[in-house]
Amino acid sequence: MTPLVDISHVTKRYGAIEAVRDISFTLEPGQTVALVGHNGAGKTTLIKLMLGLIRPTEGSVHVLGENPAAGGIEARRRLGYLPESVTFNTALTGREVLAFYARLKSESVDGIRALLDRVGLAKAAERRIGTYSKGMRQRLGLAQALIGRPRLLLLDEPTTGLDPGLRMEFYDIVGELRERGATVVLSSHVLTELEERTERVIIVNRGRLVADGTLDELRRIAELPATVRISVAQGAMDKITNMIGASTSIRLLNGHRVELDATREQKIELLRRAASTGDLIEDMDIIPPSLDELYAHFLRKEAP
Ligand SMILES: Nc1ncnc2c1ncn2[C@@H]1O[C@H](COP(=O)(O)OP(=O)(O)OP(=O)(O)O)[C@@H](O)[C@H]1O
Repeated sequence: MTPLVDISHVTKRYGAIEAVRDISFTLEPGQTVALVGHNGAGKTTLIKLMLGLIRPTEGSVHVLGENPAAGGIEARRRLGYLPESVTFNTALTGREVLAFYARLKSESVDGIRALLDRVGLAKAAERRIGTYSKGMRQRLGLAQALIGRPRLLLLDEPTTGLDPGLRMEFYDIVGELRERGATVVLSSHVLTELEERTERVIIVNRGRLVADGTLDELRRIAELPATVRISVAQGAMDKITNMIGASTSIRLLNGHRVELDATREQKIELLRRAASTGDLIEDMDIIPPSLDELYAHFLRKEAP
């Protein structure tokens, strides 16, 4: 099957600056992908390459089987884009802005009401953008990106300026799109909120791709220890710390809870031993490394 996006050995230079260096990846239909990296890592450049707003200096970009920079209107209609800093003409109303973008995409304006409703702006449809809050503008930006049921949605720092409630609503909409088979690329710095909502993570650093995989794959590659938390029965702390052994340092959280870091082998050995302690262990949580920790790990590996 042809991938939805095929980026092959792409380099993008601006004079002496290499914004993207020899990056390759493909995206499949229905994937939600986090594009993660520090400021200036190359995330926006990659998004602009997929949109066809800029051309690669070297390598090739194909979206829906076509070169997006060749400018076919059909291919563009299938793309939705929410830029990092979204700005609209403040004299227009929300409905007028969406009508404008619908016409640009040669889409009918009939679906605008439903879109405004979906992003919680139905009541503000006839108000001028100048009176909108930052969160409302961001939601209007999302509605604009959703015009025409895009097959590829590129969202650059989409939750900036949204309060926690709106962020959740935003991710609900992203979930619906995925169920419809759309591919969603989210670039963000807020790693904790991406963790549970994306199945694949692409980490870029100084223009290079440094990691690409599911969270589980990245965890396997990184070989970072998991955190194990054990709740110990009254009076059994000594027995349990002896059972854990001296190979890993134990942190006492309070009188009946301990925490330790464990590699995959240590974790399995610990579970085996824990099973034979009867009811001395009341509870046990195994917390895998977070996306934050994985990100820091891959960047450390890259450091000169
Ligand atoms: N039009 C341009 N002219 C010159 N340099 C550029 C241009 N666009 C981007 N760059 C440079 O390319 C590099 C990558 O920029 P890019 O905007 O892709 O990063 P980013 O990961 O999106 O960063 P941020 O998180 O800050 O938005 C940076 O060093 C940036 O200064």
